[in-house]
Amino acid sequence: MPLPIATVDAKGRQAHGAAVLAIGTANPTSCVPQEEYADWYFRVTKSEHLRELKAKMERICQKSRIKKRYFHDMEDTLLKHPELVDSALPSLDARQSILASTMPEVAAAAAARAIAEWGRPAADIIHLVFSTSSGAHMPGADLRHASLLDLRPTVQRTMMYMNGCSAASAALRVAKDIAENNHGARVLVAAADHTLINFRAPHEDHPETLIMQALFGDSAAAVIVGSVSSGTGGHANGHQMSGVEHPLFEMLSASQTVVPNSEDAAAGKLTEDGLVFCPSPKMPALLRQPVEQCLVDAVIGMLGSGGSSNWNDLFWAVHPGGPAILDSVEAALALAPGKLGASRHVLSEYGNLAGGWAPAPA
Ligand SMILES: CC(C)(COP(=O)(O)OP(=O)(O)OC[C@H]1O[C@@H](n2cnc3c(N)ncnc32)[C@H](O)[C@@H]1OP(=O)(O)O)[C@@H](O)C(=O)NCCC(=O)NCCSC(=O)CC(=O)O
Repeated sequence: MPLPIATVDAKGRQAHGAAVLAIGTANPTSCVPQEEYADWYFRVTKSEHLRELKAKMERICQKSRIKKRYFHDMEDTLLKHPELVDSALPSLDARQSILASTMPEVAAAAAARAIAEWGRPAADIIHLVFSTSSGAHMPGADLRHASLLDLRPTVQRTMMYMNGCSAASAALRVAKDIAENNHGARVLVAAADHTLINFRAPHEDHPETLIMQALFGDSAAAVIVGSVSSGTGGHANGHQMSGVEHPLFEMLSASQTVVPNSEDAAAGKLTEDGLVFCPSPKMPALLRQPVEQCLVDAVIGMLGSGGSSNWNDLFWAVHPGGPAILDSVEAALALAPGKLGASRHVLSEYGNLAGGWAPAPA
């Protein structure tokens, strides 16, 4: 793939493309095997009398192609906060106050791993981009995160809320712009989501609740982004990169598009009962037809019209929204078996991590 061409910024300095310099991930320690999830979920929500719904939950879990997921310690939390499973009681305050501490802690654990891999001190981070759909505060999870990591008080914080499963991609897009337009900047990107924001008991009138509880898990991912000069892998904005820094992935281009008539397909509402999210059953089919044209447009924006036309030439990290989503992308692009290996591995080992995921080696 061609490398980006260096340009000159307003001050006459060489401006260069951004790169990912390190990646870290973290999960809470409580792990539930997927084959035990239906039993666990109907027991802790005191819903074992809903036999048909439980059987449906077992079918969804079996078809999820997930082996296990990690969660904040829910049993203890549910004992202290029965309002989390009783939809007659408002529960947003409880969800918010628990997430205010637990979610930034997992994000900080992911970031500490990224910083260790990066090799430079946390104080060298100039910008922080934090993204989540799990709670909203002022000041937000970004400030708690900065404090846990001992970032400099002048760290430039950008907080992004409610971007759903595109949260990590959106945060990387913002980080790329920051790194390419701020001389020598090093940007810490952190994205985290916890299912506590939408955990609730099953209900006959809300089948989407079963999908949410069966697929999603808790996690955080963090990335360090900085600018490197084209092709050398050894310079940062015209300066020699610190010897410890190693670009892992160049960020050639970042773009976003909306599939026509899909506005209601992945819609969420923040309510007194937490985040109510309804993934449409049509979502896997809805993306199948337009996905290739979306990618053609993105690749032309990146490489010009001479880009590759064989999607199997590329490395893929598709958000593991569910097995039907991955199957749709694979079929639409005629990808060879194994090309979505990183995404299928994350889905199998952790579940759908909403905004807080990073690809892991297959
Ligand atoms: C849920 C699945 C694992 C089920 O597997 P299969 O499709 O093989 O099996 P299936 O069709 O028999 O479905 C099993 C049961 O689940 C029900 N079912 C399936 N999808 C549903 C949905 N979206 N809402 C409510 N019910 C649903 C079916 O009717 C069926 O019920 P019955 O057995 O009674 O007939 C899969 O369909 C899948 O991966 N779906 C995509 C999930 C998704 O939308 N993920 C994206 C989340 S949003 C996201 O990631 C982005 C974001 O947040 O921004």
